[in-house]
Order: sequence, then structure tokens, then C-alpha cells
Amino acid sequence: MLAVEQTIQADPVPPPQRDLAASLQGASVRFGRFTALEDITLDIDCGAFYTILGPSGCGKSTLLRLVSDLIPAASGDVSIFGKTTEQARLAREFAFVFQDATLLPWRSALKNVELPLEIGRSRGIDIPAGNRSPRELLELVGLKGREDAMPHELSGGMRQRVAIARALVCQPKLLLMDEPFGALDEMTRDRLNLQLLDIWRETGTTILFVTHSIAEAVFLGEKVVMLRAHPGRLREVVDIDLPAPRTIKQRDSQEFNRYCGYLRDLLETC
Ligand SMILES: Nc1ncnc2c1ncn2[C@@H]1O[C@H](COP(=O)(O)OP(=O)(O)OP(=O)(O)O)[C@@H](O)[C@H]1O
Repeated sequence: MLAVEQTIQADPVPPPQRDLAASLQGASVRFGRFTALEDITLDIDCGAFYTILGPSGCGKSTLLRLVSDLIPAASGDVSIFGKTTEQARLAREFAFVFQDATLLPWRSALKNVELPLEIGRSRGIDIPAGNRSPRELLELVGLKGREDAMPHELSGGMRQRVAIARALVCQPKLLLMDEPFGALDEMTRDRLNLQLLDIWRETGTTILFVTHSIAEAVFLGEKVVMLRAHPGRLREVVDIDLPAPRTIKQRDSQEFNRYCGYLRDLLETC
């Protein structure tokens, strides 16, 4: 009897599934006849820190507003943790931090942080147990002891830290930050950058962070998303392979400056 030789072909191993915080597929945004964003295809990995750079008016804020369901896509798809942006908003999957802290001036720091919980309760939304309390969040952002301070008694950096604590109070899986430190002096910005990296590590939240500063984008980001203007399109996603945890001293390194130089050149052609 002849032995029949069988060729056993192993099934190709499927690539591991990436857990995505957000996925944009050919998404465009229009304001009337003006196209602000065109054909954006971008996957945002869960737990990663993305910074967004690009020339003024290229659509960085529009991208965050699209992801956060503040404006609709004219075409294409956007999903957040596999949900529509509306479902994700209703499920409080994400929170927004703006350049201006937008605190309510008549409420203390603590009361401002508690606000989303109060609004949630008034709408019958239960915030899951195990969350850090508003007091603990103020401690996390370095404001222990300032719980009763009113916004006008706090510095700009402190107000922004209250805004970050407030954004974290519903335990969002995705944090959208639109130039949150843009109005602060350099030293305060450095300190808040380090603090934000600590918070990111501790909470595991995915962060999408818009900035005008190349150095800030490289310092914070694991990936830098570069947009180009007219119309706003994706230019490149640059992996930043710097050792973690990041330290201010790294900014003097050749590697850090090489990334900054590369992004500066890229920005000039956007
Ligand atoms: N509500 C709106 N109506 C009409 N045009 C808008 C609206 N919002 C934004 N735009 C336009 O869309 C484009 C992108 O704006 P966006 O604010 O997203 O840019 P950006 O990259 O964040 O800008 P910057 O870096 O200056 O903050 C700009 O040309 C802006 O004028």
C-alpha cells in the first residue's frame, strides 16, 4: 500500500485583535459647504496616549468634537469602544477637558468635581462603585487641602487640575483634551505634563490630547497624529519610542530632539 503523503497546511495565524478605544473610517466633517475634515481613517488603541498636532485650522478640535458626539460626521463612520458616538456619550465612556477650565465660579473645587455625579444622579444614571471619590481625585491631581477653595482663589494651573479631576469622576475610558495647558506658563505646563502622565498610568485611560507644541506632543505621546490643512486630512501617525516613564531630562536627549526635528519638518509640509 502506498503511503499517501499529506501536506498539512497550517491555517494562517490571525493577527491579534487590537482593542480599540476609537475607530474612524473615512470620516469627514463639513460646516455648510466647507470641509473641515476629509476622509479620516484612524484607529486609537485602548490605553494609549495620542497627541494631535497640525497647523492652525487643520481640524484638531473638530476631530475631538467629532469623537465626542458634539458634531456629526458628514460621511464615514466613527465608533467609540464599538459603540456609536451617541451611545458612548450616554454611557459616559469619555470626558472632555478644554483649554479653559470652565469651572462654575460659585462652587468650590470639590463641588465642581462632584457636579457630573450630581447631574448623573438627577438623570437616574448610576456611577459604578469602585470609583475614586471626588476627594481622592483632588488628591490625585495634587490638590489635597484645597477642596473648599473657590475657583477665583486658585491659580490657572490649579483650576485646570480641578477640571481634570472633574473629567475623571465618572471614570471615563477615554479622555479628550483640547489644549488643556495651552494658556499656562512653561513651568506649570511641565509640572502638569508629568502629573498627567502619572494619572494616565494610574487610571489606564486612553488619552487624545490636542496641542500646538511639538515638544509637548513628543513628551506626552506614545503616538503623534499629524493632520494637514485645507482640507484637514491625516498626514502621518508617528510612533514615539522614548523610554517610560518620561522625565523632563529626556528633553535634552538626542532622540527627543530627533523626533521634534522630524515633526517640525513634517509640519512645514502640512
Ligand atoms: N462651527 C463651525 N462653523 C464653521 N466653520 C468651523 C466651525 N468650527 C470650526 N470651523 C472651521 O473648521 C476648521 C477647523 O477648525 P478647528 O478649530 O478644528 O481647527 P484647529 O486645528 O483646532 O485650529 P487651531 O489650531 O487654530 O486651534 C477651521 O477652518 C474653522 O474655521
